[in-house]
Amino acid sequence: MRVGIGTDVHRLEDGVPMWVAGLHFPDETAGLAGHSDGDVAAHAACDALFGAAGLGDMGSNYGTSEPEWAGASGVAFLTETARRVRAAGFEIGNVSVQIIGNRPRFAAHREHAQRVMAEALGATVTVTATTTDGLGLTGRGEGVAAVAVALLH
Ligand SMILES: Nc1ccn([C@@H]2O[C@H](COP(=O)(O)O)[C@@H](O)[C@H]2O)c(=O)n1
Ligand SMILES: C[C@@]1(CO)OP(=O)(O)OP(=O)(O)OC[C@H]1O
Repeated sequence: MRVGIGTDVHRLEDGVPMWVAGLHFPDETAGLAGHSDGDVAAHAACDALFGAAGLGDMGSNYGTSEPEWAGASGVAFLTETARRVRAAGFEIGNVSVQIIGNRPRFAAHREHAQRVMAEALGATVTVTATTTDGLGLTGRGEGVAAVAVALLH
């Protein structure tokens, strides 16, 4: 068995659609800026999977110079990452992701996000969320972060 860890942070920007953990939050006035849709939870999960497999990381697999990944969804990255990890000979045990930020409030969306991410990966995904009690870049509302671990066998 092999484990991997992934972390991602994206900046909050007014007028950008908010996508996190494969879900769109249409009521949010600010979203996550990035080359892709900025889905920190999906990106952290992909980095955890790549790290566990020894296949590099998000940046080495999906460079920002590659136009096909411009605006790409978290689900697209999860689907392709699972394909690459399996092609390297691994099975995905499970992935656990924690979103760190004030918004979106996530509790009511947990089950839906877990389903969407699990379907993309073909493996169990669990999602938790926490604030940082108003401290740091997430507490000040400058961005949203996520941390993930993945187990492969
Ligand atoms: N974006 C978030 C952040 C937190 N939650 C839920 O609130 C609980 C308490 O958060 P603390 O930061 O005070 O520990 C947390 O356990 C989550 O259930 C959330 O839904 N969305
Ligand atoms: C996803 C990629 C590629 O589109 O770019 P971003 O959306 O900016 O995301 P980030 O987590 O900063 O970097 C990883 C890149 O591979």
